[in-house]
This record gives sequence, structure tokens and C-alpha cells, in this order.
Amino acid sequence: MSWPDAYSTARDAAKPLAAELVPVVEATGRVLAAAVRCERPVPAFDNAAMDGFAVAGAGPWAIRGRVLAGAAVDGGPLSPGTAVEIGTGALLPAGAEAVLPYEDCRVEDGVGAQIGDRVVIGVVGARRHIRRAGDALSPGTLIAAAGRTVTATVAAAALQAGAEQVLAHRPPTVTMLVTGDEVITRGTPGPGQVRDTFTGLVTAIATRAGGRLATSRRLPDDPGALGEALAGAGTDVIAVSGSSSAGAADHLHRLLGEVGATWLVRGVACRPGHPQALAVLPDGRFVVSLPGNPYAGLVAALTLLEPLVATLAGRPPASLPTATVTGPATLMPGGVRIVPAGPAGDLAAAGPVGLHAAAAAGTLAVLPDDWTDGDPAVTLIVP
Ligand SMILES: Nc1nc2c(c(=O)[nH]1)N[C@H]1C(S)=C(S)[C@@H](COP(=O)(O)OP(=O)(O)OC[C@H]3O[C@@H](n4cnc5c(N)ncnc54)[C@H](O)[C@@H]3O)O[C@H]1N2
Ligand code: MOO
Repeated sequence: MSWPDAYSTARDAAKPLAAELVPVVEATGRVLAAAVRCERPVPAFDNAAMDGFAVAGAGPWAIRGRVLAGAAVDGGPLSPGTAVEIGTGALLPAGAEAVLPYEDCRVEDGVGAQIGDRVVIGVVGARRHIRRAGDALSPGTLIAAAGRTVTATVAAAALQAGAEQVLAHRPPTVTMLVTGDEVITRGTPGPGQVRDTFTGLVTAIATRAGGRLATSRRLPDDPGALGEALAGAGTDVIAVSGSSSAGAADHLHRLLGEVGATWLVRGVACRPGHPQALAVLPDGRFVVSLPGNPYAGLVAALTLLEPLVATLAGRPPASLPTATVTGPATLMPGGVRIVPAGPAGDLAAAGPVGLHAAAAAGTLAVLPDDWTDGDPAVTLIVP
């Protein structure tokens, strides 16, 4: 299958998981299944925009008292010629026409008033320094559309607008099965061993696509263990690293055939990463097969795992970004070559194993076989 077809097959393989009501404070990273709209005016009440004195009518104004943020106003509406000392954000007394900031007025002892009375002297300027209810946002205003991922700012805006719960898709869960007798998940590799590079990358890719890594397990090259792990993984998606190829220790494809899985992608016309595959088990769980060579596996996770998880999470399909890329590349006749490309689009050589070039470059360019130096290409962002 061609690389663009593999990517779109993975993206279109599933429907978004069911929507559920969740507290806004727990919704970050989830995708909204319904729009969030403002439920109450922001601000919710008329209040002072400056620290100073709220005044009514013409000055000088006899000071009646003080109201700070969070406190109730004592004594009913302000009558003309009176003021209350007020803090920013405090409830504005009814009848107040302006707030005089401290720096625009002065306070003196009252003349002809009761002993101890003080008055505010100043001039109300063009700015009234009053925030009216609903000035910032009125009920019904769109805060975030369906399909939007809840970021920290979306969550904060929803809370500000009065939403305590949102309708969001259930995030897809992912199991990571790291296969290989030679793979170790901690410490220094001994003779013939390699350090696992997949778990962190799959966690990051699944998370940024809107999913959650539920479990990660290292398995020996034993078909019984792999079969049991596949059967027992209760997640929406199972990512398997290694065991994707034709070797005596590569059991995944045979096992998937035996349990009646349906192949959606089985081999992709790309280098590296051509043995990657996507299958769906009879009960609807998806299996993504990531070739064991680490850079090839990263390419496969970006090609199949990320679009699948994003769709399950409820993200609307989006086209991949493109950028101009430059430099020498050995193209793959009849397929795509996937090459690390730096911020300026400069290509860097990479074999199927080393991850250093992808780490340094930050993006991968997907080069079709008719690409020429300076042409734009689809880019994938490495996690
Ligand atoms: N006869 C053939 N042999 C191979 C073919 C082929 O078409 N015919 N394809 C080659 C390609 S391309 C790739 S990619 C690999 C895919 O191999 P597997 O997915 O079966 O993975 P393994 O054989 O288990 O391992 C390959 C390589 O990767 C290392 N590895 C495995 N897991 C990890 C891990 N978690 N972290 C780091 N490194 C890992 C492993 O030690 C091997 O060196 O097959 C080729 N062969
Ligand atoms: O997937 Mo392999 O070389 O194409 O690493």
C-alpha cells in the first residue's frame, strides 16, 4: 500500500469513541463532542476596574464606607455627592457613575460636614473605570467548538464562562507490547542486548494524539506469551514493537491470522518502515505493528498509530503540514523515503536504526519518488 493510503486508512479506520460528561478540570487533552458556550456573563456583575473611589453625582463626594472584592455593598445605592472607597473587582454599588483611581483624586476632611467625615476631591475623566456585567463575554458566546482539543486555556475559558462539565470523547487507551529476547527496559545492555527505545516514543505519540498509554510490557520472543498478551490487553489499541518481519522469532503476523484479525494495512511502500501493519481483531481492538528497527518503528508510529489514536479520540481529520525541503536524498522508486529534516527544511541522512538524526532535526520529510531538491513535502513532527 502507498504511504498516503496507509496514513489515510489508519485515520479512517475507526469512529470516535463515545462521548461522556466530564468535569472541565479533568478534560484537558480530551476532544470536545459538543461546543462549549458561555453560560453566564463575564464579568458576572458590575465592578470596579481600578482601586479608588466609586462616586455618584457631582463632587466633592462624602465618603460613605469601603467595599473590597468579595464583599457585599452595605447601605443601598450611592446617592449623588457620595462615594465609597472601592477595590478592583469589587461589586459596584448601584448609583455609582464612575471610579476615581487613587492617583486621580485626593482625600480631605469634609467642610461643613459631620466631624470626622472625609471627602474625595477630583474630576471624573473620560474613562469611567467601571466594568459592566457581560462586558467581556455574554451568554451564548462560543468558547470552543466541537472537535477542539481541551487545552489548559480552553479549560480555563470554559470555567470562566460558567461551564463545570463538558461533553468530551473517551480517550483511547493503548497497550505497548515490546517484543524481543534481546530487549531490556532498564540498565546497560549486555552482549547481544539492546535498550528499548519504543515505550517513551509510543507514550508521547499516543498522548499527543489524545490517547493514554495504559500498560507497557516487555515480552520474550515466545508465541504463547505474545498470544496471551494480545488476548488479555483490554485497551482500544495494542502497539507491538518488533516481531513484524519474517524471522524465526517473528510471530505477530501469524498469530493475528490465527485469531481472525482483519488486515487494514500490511506493508507500506516506504523506507524505512515497510513491514509496518495495522489490523483489527474480531472484537474491534486495533493492533499496530511497529518494525523493530528504532527509526523505522518511529516512522510507523507516526504513519499508523498517531492518526488512528487521533480519530478514536475524536479529532477531526486534518491535512498534514507541508514544507519546502532541500538537500540530497536517495529516493525510493515506487514509494516514499522518510528523511529527517531540520527547521530550515535541510535533509539529514538516516538509516533504519539510529534516532539521533530525527532527534536533532525535529521533523521528518516524506519524499515521493518524483521529489526534487527544493520541492515541498509532507512533514511529520517527531515527539
Ligand atoms: N528476511 C527479511 N528480513 C528482514 C526484513 C525482510 O523484509 N525480510 N525486513 C527488515 C526490516 S526493513 C525491518 S524494519 C526489520 C523488522 O524486524 P522486526 O519488526 O521483526 O523486529 P526484530 O527482528 O525483533 O528487530 C529488528 C531490530 O530492531 C531491534 N529492536 C527490536 N525491538 C527494539 C526495541 N524495543 N528497542 C530498540 N531496538 C529494538 C532489534 O534488536 C533488531 O536489531 O526486519 C528486517 N529483516
Ligand atoms: O523498516 Mo526497515 O529497514 O524498512 O527498518
